[in-house]
Amino acid sequence: MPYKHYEEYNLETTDRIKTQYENIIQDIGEDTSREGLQKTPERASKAMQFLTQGYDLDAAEILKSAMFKESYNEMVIVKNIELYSLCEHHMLPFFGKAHIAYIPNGHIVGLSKLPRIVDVFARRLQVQERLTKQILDCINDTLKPQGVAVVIEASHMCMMMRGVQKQNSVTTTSGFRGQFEKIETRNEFLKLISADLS
Ligand SMILES: Nc1nc2c(ncn2[C@@H]2O[C@H](COP(=O)(O)OP(=O)(O)OP(=O)(O)O)[C@@H](O)[C@H]2O)c(=O)[nH]1
Ligand SMILES: [Zn+2]
Repeated sequence: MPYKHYEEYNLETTDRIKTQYENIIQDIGEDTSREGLQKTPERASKAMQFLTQGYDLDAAEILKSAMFKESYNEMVIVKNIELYSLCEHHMLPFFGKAHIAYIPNGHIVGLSKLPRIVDVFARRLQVQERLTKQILDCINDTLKPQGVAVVIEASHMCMMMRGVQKQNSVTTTSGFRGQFEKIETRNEFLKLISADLS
């Protein structure tokens, strides 16, 4: 089973990260012995491991585990897949939606596997551009469809809570392979998801 459960964290790693969070909390001027913070280093350690569990998961294996022979040759779209990731520059969250489409080439994939691979790549230190490309390449190389398209729109906390402090900017990234490199196919996909693009 490729998914890690919350209880399965390696004790040594959890303990090491916990000690490091204790130091961080002290260095920002807090008191780690006060009641509300006593368990915080351990919680933060587990939360960080949860948010970066994608390193331990194999997205191609997840797709391969549910590929079915089928002669459907039309576009399949799963849109509005919510995602939460961490920007690799500040380790602050960025979050939003992914829209994925593919045109089968003899095989379809279990629908839930598309959101699952979004999570595999999102739960790492990322930039939105690489996240988009990794999802695209994984589907393209594993399922070998006639075409695949990925659009991600996301808000970056590092641009909202700090830095430039812009609350409403949304970043859109996209990637297209195969049939989606043709303008008509790409436009059909963009039209079908456009109700969700702001
Ligand atoms: N291209 C890209 N940039 C990102 C992403 N997430 C965060 N960034 C940017 O990474 C950049 C890092 O720039 P630096 O100048 O090294 O960092 P900084 O001094 O904290 O920059 P400011 O955020 O402008 O205060 C910033 O412009 C962030 O907005 C992402 O997913 N993709
Ligand atoms: Zn950032």
